[in-house]
Amino acid sequence: MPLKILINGAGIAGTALANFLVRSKQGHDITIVERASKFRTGGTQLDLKSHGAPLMKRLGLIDEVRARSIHETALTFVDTKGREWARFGINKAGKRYSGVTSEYEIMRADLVEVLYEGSKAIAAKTSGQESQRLRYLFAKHATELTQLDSRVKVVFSDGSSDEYDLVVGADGQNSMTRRMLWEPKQDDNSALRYTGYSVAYFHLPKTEEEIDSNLFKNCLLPGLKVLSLRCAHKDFTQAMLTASTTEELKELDNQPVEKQKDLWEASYKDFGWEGKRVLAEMQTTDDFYTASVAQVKVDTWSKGRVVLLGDAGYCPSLLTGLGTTASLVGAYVLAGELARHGDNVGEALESYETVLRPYVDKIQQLPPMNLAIFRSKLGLNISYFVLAVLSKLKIDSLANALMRDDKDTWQLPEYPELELEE
Ligand SMILES: Cc1cc2nc3c(=O)[nH]c(=O)nc-3n(C[C@H](O)[C@H](O)[C@H](O)COP(=O)(O)OP(=O)(O)OC[C@H]3O[C@@H](n4cnc5c(N)ncnc54)[C@H](O)[C@@H]3O)c2cc1C
Repeated sequence: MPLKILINGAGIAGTALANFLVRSKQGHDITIVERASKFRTGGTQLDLKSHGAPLMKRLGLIDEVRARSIHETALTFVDTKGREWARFGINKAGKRYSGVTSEYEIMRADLVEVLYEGSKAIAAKTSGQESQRLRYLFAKHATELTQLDSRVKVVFSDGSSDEYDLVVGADGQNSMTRRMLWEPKQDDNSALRYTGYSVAYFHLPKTEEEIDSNLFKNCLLPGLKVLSLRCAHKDFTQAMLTASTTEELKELDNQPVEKQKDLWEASYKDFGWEGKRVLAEMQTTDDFYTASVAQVKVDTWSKGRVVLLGDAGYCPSLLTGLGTTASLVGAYVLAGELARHGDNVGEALESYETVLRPYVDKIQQLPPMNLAIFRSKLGLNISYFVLAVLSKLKIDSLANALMRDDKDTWQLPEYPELELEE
């Protein structure tokens, strides 16, 4: 029987779930509400690791991803005077380095657009089936969730209300869905486990030198500050600021954007290298994204007819580089279990958790990096020296060790109940 489903959040997880649900033979009625007034364009490039690319292929969207992919050729380390100490990735065969960058690197906004267009196209194809409907509603979010026997009553920000067979919280790391039902007090956000790092991402106009550059340049300062410039996008350079979270930066998530920018400016004002240019551009950019890097851990991903998906339920954190892939995998398993269990939504949600939990437990293991060495000036000097030696010897193991990929340790289940491409 078709289900009436509400998805909170049109990020990666929400749009991916819409794609899998419209491919279910059940012909669900799907509404996605997004709090922002349009798709959010902020963020840097994301990559599809392990199961991510095969799932996009099964949705028939891998060619679109490939067409929009960004091709970096090397990872470099420079000092505050701009002198390059190490470069990983350029070799005689002209092959790229592996590790931090993957075959499928795509801007977050492009990936959301590919998923959005994909879901609309499939829904249009199947619109002959009366119950198969999909709608995206922007500038709207749920403000109240009340569990009824086998439904959920939802009150929305515009005062309207409706009832659904299933509500999916795909509303990101600071999920309101989770805070409404999982946290004792909504302001607690007690499911967040902070890693001690904060990040800010935005775009800059390219300089002359960056126009033909495909480099991912990094400059490190004591105190775990890293300023990175990724130059491979043809239209702009991406700036990434990382810092060890100070008392002020802890407040980031709850501040207006202007205040967030000021906090970053204060933290980076004496950086050197490209710092001045980057901070000046940050003040005028309108695609600023900042976050305290955290993992989300909750004991159970569903309560009654409400279920969490993606970062809302099991954010692995930016440090793992696996948040996007985890959202795709989670969306696939949730849609697959719903299709498999038909009318029995309770069993489907239990099975979603049983199948996915071992995968999430693996990807939430943070990389075994002891970053303490980067805190002092001496430690940092030693690190630059080691990087220079590794680079001279053409040893790329550093880049490969930084990001993990769990394809071989957990297999994707098969769901013939979903009509996917081979
Ligand atoms: C603007 C932006 C930029 C990002 N940039 C990067 C990046 O550069 N690198 C990186 O690794 N990760 C980035 N992330 C996080 C990354 O997208 C996620 O970690 C990952 O893809 C999992 O996706 P998700 O859909 O679970 O969460 P998200 O991608 O965070 O999507 C959640 C969506 O829900 C919406 N939302 C929030 N609250 C509500 C609500 N109450 N009701 C309805 N909708 C709501 C948000 O506007 C957003 O569209 C970014 C996220 C955002 C929102």
